[in-house]
Amino acid sequence: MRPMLWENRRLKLINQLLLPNKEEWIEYSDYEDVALAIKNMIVRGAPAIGATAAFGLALAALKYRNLEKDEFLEKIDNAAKILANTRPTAVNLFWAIQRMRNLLELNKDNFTVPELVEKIVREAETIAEDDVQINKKMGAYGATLIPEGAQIYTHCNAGALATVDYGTALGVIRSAHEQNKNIHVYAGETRPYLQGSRLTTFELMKDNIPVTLVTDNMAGFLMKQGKVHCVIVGADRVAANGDVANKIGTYSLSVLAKEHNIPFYVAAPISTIDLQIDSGDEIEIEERGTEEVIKVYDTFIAPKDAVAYHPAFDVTPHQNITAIITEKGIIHKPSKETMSSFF
Ligand SMILES: CSC[C@H]1O[C@H](OP(=O)(O)O)[C@H](O)[C@@H]1O
Repeated sequence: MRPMLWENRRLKLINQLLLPNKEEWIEYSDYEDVALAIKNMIVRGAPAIGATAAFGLALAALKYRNLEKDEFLEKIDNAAKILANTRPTAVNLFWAIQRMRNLLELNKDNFTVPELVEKIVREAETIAEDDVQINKKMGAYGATLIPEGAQIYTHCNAGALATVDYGTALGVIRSAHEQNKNIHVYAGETRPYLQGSRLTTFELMKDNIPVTLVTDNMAGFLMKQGKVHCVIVGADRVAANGDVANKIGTYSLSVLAKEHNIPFYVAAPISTIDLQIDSGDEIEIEERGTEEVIKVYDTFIAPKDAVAYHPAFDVTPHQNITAIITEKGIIHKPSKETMSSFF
């Protein structure tokens, strides 16, 4: 299930806050509304918010297409800043915005505003189209690591709903399933946003991939019982030494996997790798509202005035990661050395 559609130069997003109970599409014609959709997690997932921001800039270009060039460029720059200010951790957001900025910088002196608009729209479409092919290549590489009959544990949602289609970690799972490897997935519910129970379980059931939903606190006991052969997760930002920022709870899973000698894989497109930062210590961890912890949908599950903590991500040290799967190949035992020799 794709999270977004670009039709008639309008962006449609499925409201992931309502899944799996309701499949509601929202149409966007204004970049400021797109920014709110990213901030409020109507759309989420590193590659998905990158592509969404790119389409947001395409909508801005279409909105300002009748302006003089200087004013047009100023408006697009402002739109880029608003979109960049939505969520801080997933580097794909900034990668996509910078790619659009670079396109403008390269062409602004040699083309008219209408021509620049067409280039911006096409670039956004290309980012989206490329993402699907990237995920399928990553899936194929990752499937080489998945043994016949594997019991795979995954966390959060790194599926089609977190990308333009097919998914990163779930892309590996889809590829292994398509190769008839007879796999089964344990999906961790992933409190507090519940991407695992609401989105991953939903996606895998739609694709008839065997999946069992578990609560996050069951992971260790599953591993102790020998019921998990490998763990595979997505990523929001990978540092130059292979440290990985991903959904809160990923770090704990990596420690459990290490304790039980279970391979821990990260599926991440090159656009998620941030070589500008040396280690995960430099990654900004988004903190979200505490209401997302003390409520599920509209139901309080704690006292209304309870104090809560809500880091939306954590950082897994590269020492806990068996391999990082990309669309250009697999980085085994990620470290500063293996990462730099890969690029
Ligand atoms: C394909 S990577 C998706 C990545 O994004 C998720 O975070 P969020 O749902 O808050 O956007 C989670 O970290 C996933 O691994």
